[in-house]
Amino acid sequence: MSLLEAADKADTAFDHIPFIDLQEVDNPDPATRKALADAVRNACINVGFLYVKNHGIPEDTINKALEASKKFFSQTEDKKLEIDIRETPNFKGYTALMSSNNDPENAGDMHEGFEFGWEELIPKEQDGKRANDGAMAGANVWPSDLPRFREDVLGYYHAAVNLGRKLFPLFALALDLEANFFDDKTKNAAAIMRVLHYPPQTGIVDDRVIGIGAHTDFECFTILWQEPGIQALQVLNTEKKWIDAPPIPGTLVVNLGDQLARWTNDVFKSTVHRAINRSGVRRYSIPLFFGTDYDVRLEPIPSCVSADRPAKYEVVTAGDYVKERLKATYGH
Ligand SMILES: O=C(O)CCC(=O)C(=O)O
Ligand SMILES: [Fe+2]
Repeated sequence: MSLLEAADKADTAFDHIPFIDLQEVDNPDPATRKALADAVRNACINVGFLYVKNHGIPEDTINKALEASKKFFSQTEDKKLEIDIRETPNFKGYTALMSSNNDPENAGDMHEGFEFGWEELIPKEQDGKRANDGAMAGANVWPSDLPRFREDVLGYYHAAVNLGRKLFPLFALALDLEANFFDDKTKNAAAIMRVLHYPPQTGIVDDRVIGIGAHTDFECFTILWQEPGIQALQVLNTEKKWIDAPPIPGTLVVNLGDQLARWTNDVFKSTVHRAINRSGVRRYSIPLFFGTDYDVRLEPIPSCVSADRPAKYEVVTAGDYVKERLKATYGH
């Protein structure tokens, strides 16, 4: 079945999220690559969310980032606000509870976060002068009293970026493109990571104040680690039913964002999701949002446009798109 035929027959009333096993992701055998790309294509056309197993990020790397986040959030509010996201260029630093809002219908998001972008683990001289940062240029800011924090969260960041670099060729193959289609569009790792803390919401929960309001992500895809044992994330299908996406040991969630929907003229879905922490205990999660370089224009891939499926989106650069969405979310 051709890509557009498959897209026309999409079954988006899903009731579960598919698994993709990345064990063979580096295997060059064409039949193995094709089988993997076909599975990815189905997930992207029908659901826009998938679980990846054998993702290659060591437990130890995850645990270090988690422990660093716990320490960060346990600081006083005044301390955290020393690196207030509202005081930095281009959305780096700390977001307080209720100061972001992902769903315009809601009053605010019941989570706090810390946000940063690409940086070498060992700083090089040219850091801060990266080419093509355009609309999103701006150095990271780090907490002053937590010496290991930067190294521990950047350790996870680099591992997740490496995983993302293996996913781009799979998405390309799933779109019947050459595996290297995204290589010249992802030279700079336009990837933003957030560590998130959701306090428990008990008693009567105001539906307009939940962990993170219903939204789509902005970049090509998100690699999401969720704290084990706590159900919070939900994904909306086209029957308007919320499907639980619980943490599953040994897996990460990968969901598509608006940039891939734009690249593919909605052949691949950027699916609405939200998180509500009614578990009674605090919850942590770590999304990494990986987009195309900020100066790259989000032009629809020709095989995703036809007379029956004309181009749906105005062409903008990836950086302008992300920046507009971040402005709307953080209100500044
Ligand atoms: O915490 C989660 O499970 C989801 C977070 C999320 O959707 C986001 O940060 O965009
Ligand atoms: Fe999200």
